[in-house]
Amino acid sequence: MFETLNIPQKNLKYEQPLGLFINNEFVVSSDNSKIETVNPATGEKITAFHAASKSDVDKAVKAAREAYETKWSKTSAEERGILLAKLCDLIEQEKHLLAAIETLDSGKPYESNALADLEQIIQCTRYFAGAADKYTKGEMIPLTHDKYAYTIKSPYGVVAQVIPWNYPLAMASWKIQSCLAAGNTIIIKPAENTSLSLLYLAQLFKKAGFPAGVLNVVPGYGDVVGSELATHPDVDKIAFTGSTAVGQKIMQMASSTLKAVTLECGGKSPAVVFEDANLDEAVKWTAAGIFYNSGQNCTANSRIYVQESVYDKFLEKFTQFTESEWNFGASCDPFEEACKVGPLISQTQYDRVTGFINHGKEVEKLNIKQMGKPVDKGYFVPPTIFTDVPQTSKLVRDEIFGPVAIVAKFKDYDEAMKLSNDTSYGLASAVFTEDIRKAHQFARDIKAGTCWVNSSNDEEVSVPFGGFKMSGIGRELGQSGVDAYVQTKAVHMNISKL
Ligand SMILES: NC(=O)C1=CN([C@@H]2O[C@H](COP(=O)(O)OP(=O)(O)OC[C@H]3O[C@@H](n4cnc5c(N)ncnc54)[C@H](O)[C@@H]3O)[C@@H](O)[C@H]2O)C=CC1
Ligand code: BAL
Repeated sequence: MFETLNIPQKNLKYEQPLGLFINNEFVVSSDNSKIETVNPATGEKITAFHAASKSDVDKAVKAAREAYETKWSKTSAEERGILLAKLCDLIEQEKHLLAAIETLDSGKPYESNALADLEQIIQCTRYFAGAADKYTKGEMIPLTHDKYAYTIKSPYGVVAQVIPWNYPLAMASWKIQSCLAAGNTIIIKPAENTSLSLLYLAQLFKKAGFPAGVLNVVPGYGDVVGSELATHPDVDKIAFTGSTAVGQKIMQMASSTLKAVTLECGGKSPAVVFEDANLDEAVKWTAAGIFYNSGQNCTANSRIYVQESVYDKFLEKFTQFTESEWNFGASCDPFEEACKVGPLISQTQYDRVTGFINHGKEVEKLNIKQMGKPVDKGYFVPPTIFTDVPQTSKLVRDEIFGPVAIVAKFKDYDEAMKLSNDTSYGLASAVFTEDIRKAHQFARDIKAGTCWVNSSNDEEVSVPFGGFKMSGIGRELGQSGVDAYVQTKAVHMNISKL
C-alpha cells in the first residue's frame, strides 16, 4: 500500500501511499486495477497507484454518509475550525515534501511554483479554519409583532469533488477546506496524472484528528469515478474544476438526481494594455500571466491586446523579458531554481499544445517567436509568442492551456472591450492603465468573474473566484467558498397565542 520513493534533487526519501483513502485507511481497489504515473520532466514512470472502481466509489460514499450522519453533522463549527487549524500546522511542517511530490508528479518548478502553491494552500487552510464559525451563521428576520423567521445555513451533507492536474494540491485545498468548514463530508477524485500529493496529504487529515469517513480520496479515471460521483443518488452536491466539455457532462449527469453543482471551467482571458500604462509593469505581469505554470492555468491571460500607439514598444519589451526571465533553466530540471517554465503535464497535453502552435505557424501563417531549444526528454514546450493575431484565429478562440501568448492591437477603449468580450468564456481579465476612471470602466464592462487592475493572476484566498458564461457556475474562496457548500433553511416562528 506504500512505496518508498526517492527525490534525489531534494535529498528526500519518503513513503508514498498508493491505495484509495476510505474511512481514514488506505485500501486496495476492488478490481486491483492501477494507474501508472510518470514524471513529466523525463517521461519516466514514478509508480502506480490503485484506481477506484464504481463499487469503490459506492463504499466511499457510504463512508462519507455514515460519517456525516453520526459524527460530522454533530461536530460544532468551532471544532471544525480547530481541526482545520491543526491540519494547517501539519501542512506547514511538511510543505517542502509536499512541494517536492508536486514537482515530481506534475513537473511544476519547485522553487517558483510548487512552493508558492504550498504557501497559498497554507493561507487557504488558515482562512477556512477561521471561516468555519463565522460564515456559517444564519440570520434573524423580524416580521410582525407575533412572527419572526430565522435562517440556518445547513451543509449539503455528502459532497463529491473532481479536480484537475494543473494545481493538484491547491485545487484540492480550495475545495476540501471550504467544504469541511461548512460542515460537509467529502469524496474527492484527483486527476489520474497527479494523484500522489493528495494521497500523501490525506494522511495529514487523519493525523489532525478528522473522524474516519469525513474525507475520502478515490483516485481513478474520470469516466468511471467522476461519472459515478456525478450520478450517485446519495451524493448531495458535486464541485468540479477542469475543462468546459467535462463540466457540461457533469451538469448533465448531476441532473438525474438534481444535485447542486459548482463548476470552474475553461478560460480565454484578455489582458488589455492601454497606451498610458506603465509598460514595464504590464510586460512583467502579462508574461507571468501566460507563462507561469507553463500556461496551464484556467485564468491565463492568453489574449494580450495592446493599444496601437505602444504596440511595437510593448512587443519588443515583452519578447526581451520572456527571453531573459521565462525559460527551462540550463538542465531542464524543475527542481533547479533556474527552471521557471516546466514541462506540460502529459504527452496528450504536449501534442495538443504543439498542435495549436503548428496550426498557427503552418495553417494560419502567423508571426511566431519561440524561445529556447527543443528538449529531448519530457514534455517541455518553449514559451511562444504569436503577434498580430486576427480575432478570427483558432488561437484566439480556443483555450490552448500552454505557454503560448497571443498578442494583437486595438485602437481605442470601445474596440478593446469589444475584442475582450468576444469569447464564450468569462473567467478572468486584466487591464493596465494609469487612468483610474478607465480602470473602473473596464472592470464594470468586462464580462468576467475576475478583473485585475495593473496585475494579473494574483489570486487571493479571501476573494471570490469563478467564471461568467462558459467558464463556470458558482464561486470558490472567500466567504463565497463557504456559501458554495451550504443551503439555506428558513424557520418561521409564530409566537401568537389564541
Ligand atoms: N479549468 C482548469 O483549471 C482546467 C482546464 N483544463 C482544460 O481541459 C483541457 C483538457 O484537459 P483534461 O485533462 O482532458 O481535462 P478534464 O476536464 O478531462 O479533467 C479534469 C478532471 O475531470 C475528470 N474527468 C474527465 N472526464 C470525466 C467525466 N466524464 N466525468 C467526470 N469527471 C471526468 C478527470 O479525471 C480530471 O479529474 C486542457 O487542455 C484545458 O484546456 C484542464 C485542466 C484544468
Ligand atoms: N489559477 C488557479 C485556478 C486554475 O488555474 O485552475
